[in-house]
Amino acid sequence: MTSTPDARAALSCRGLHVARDAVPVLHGIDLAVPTGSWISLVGPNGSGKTTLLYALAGLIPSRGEVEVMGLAPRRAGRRRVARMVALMPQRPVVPEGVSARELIRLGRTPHIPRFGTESPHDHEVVESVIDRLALHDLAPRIATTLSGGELQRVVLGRALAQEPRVLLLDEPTSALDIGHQQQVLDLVDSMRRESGLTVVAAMHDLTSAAHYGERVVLLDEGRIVADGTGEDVLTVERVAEVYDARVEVLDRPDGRAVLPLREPGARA
Ligand SMILES: Nc1ncnc2c1ncn2[C@@H]1O[C@H](COP(=O)(O)OP(=O)(O)OP(=O)(O)O)[C@@H](O)[C@H]1O
Repeated sequence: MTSTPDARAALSCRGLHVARDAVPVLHGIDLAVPTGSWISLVGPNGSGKTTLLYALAGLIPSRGEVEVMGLAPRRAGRRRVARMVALMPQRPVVPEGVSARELIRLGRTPHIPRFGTESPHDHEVVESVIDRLALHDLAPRIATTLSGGELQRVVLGRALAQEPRVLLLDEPTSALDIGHQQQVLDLVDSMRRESGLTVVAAMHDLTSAAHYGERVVLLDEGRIVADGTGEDVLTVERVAEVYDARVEVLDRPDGRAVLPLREPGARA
């Protein structure tokens, strides 16, 4: 037996168990994410999506095997892992008095030598992220004064400035209007296609999850209950069973769309 859960994968875990406050939350997750692919992680509130992303990044204790770009994140050292893996949190902690540009610049920290200073390349990366996310107007603003959606785009900018090989996104568009949702998801997808970035994104919007994810992985109560294309995973019956929701599905050129339905007779 080798120590590699899956040699072809950018990211993989096998038999991953996580407990929070001594309560088991993830119960033996097996997942292999091929390099350059996008996996959408879906599931009801509390099903374990955030916990899985944090365990994959090595940011919380776990039991089982995890490997990211050939590293075991819990053992490899924070800076080394952070040069490979960026996690965009759902609820970012923003230091007081820091501008949006400075927050994005923090993404370069793992690349700057200890006691060193920013190189011209670090500066270029930060400005290119500001450019690609159209953050010029927000860059000089104090980050704590930004709206929820503005801050979400800046926090994605910090993750992209890290120039990771693997990007873990925790509900990256939950605070964004429909136009900014498209801008952000299309940008991440174009970076994936251009540079082989591997993406794992926890998403509540099942239609976006199916449109952007080559695979949709459905978690329920800390277990993977379905893993496949949007069409395979997001059926009317399964969404009813796992989410207790009424939906209709439509198959569009971009993939499956999942539309919520009102209670029958509610309009009468
Ligand atoms: N630090 C913690 N201490 C105690 N319990 C926790 C902690 N973090 C998460 N949990 C619990 O673990 C379970 C999984 O939480 P997690 O945040 O991973 O779910 P999620 O699928 O991301 O949910 P959501 O869709 O609501 O963001 C939940 O029951 C949650 O209450």
